[in-house]
Amino acid sequence: MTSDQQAEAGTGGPQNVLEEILAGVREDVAARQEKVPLEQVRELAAAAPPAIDAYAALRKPGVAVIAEVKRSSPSKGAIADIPDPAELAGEYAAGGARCISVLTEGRWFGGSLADLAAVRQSVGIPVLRKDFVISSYQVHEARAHGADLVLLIVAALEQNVLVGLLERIESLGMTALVEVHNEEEADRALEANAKVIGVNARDLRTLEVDRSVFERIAPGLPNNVVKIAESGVRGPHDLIRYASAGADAVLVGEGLVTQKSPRDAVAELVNAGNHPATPRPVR
Ligand SMILES: O=P(O)(O)OC[C@@H](O)[C@@H](O)c1c[nH]c2ccccc12
Repeated sequence: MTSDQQAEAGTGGPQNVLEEILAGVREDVAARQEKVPLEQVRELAAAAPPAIDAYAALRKPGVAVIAEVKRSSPSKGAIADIPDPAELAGEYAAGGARCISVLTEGRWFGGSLADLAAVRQSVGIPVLRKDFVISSYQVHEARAHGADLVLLIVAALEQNVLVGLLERIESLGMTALVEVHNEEEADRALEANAKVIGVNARDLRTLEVDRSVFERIAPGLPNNVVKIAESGVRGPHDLIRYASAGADAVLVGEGLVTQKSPRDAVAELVNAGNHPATPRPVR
């Protein structure tokens, strides 16, 4: 925590990075809803081509690579320019990515819904809306812009809200990727009936990365749950380490956007994930 954040903590302001991000997201959602009312976003979502089955895609053999379009982050600041997210996504898909993750949060990650829509137009594989989803308005927005998967962060949501949003995502034919960072959150994800669980190595409150969190949590998840290791994948050795702990998929941002050839970087990970010596998840 910075001294500013500590000072704020005593005055009822944001207590940590996640809280600070969420405060901005609430403002941004309210502003968008002011312009485009819920009823209209619902109609756009209903008119969108149907969602692709991401759960089925992620259950296919080999460790899946979910490649992320990520310009900046609270921990690193600017990471990559990415003038053309659709082109980057095309490169990821050509390299063998199973899904594309698109950050749509603007203030900290430099993303937008326009990025999501552009990526949707350029690839035929499932696309994840990666954002801080706190209201059903954002779920309809995700569908309207072509998302197949929507991230839900357990640490950001009360249990009843988590359950409601997950049901809303599924009712629109999409898949929820439910993100956890500790055992208690994993229990809440299972309680909410999550079928796809992401274990984030990064603690969104402190921004610290601990790759062993996946190894602690994954063995306790049932076999029918798709297990995704998120954050901190620098190359094939990290993928293999996560696969040994039972990962069905890895979600990679910085380790790809900073490469000269994101397509080759994805292909290298995909090859490692398909290698006969790489452990297979038990099902
Ligand atoms: O750039 P990395 O370390 O490969 O991480 C990607 C992804 O896991 C990370 O962007 C992420 C995981 N969960 C999030 C929630 C919100 C925003 C971002 C994230």
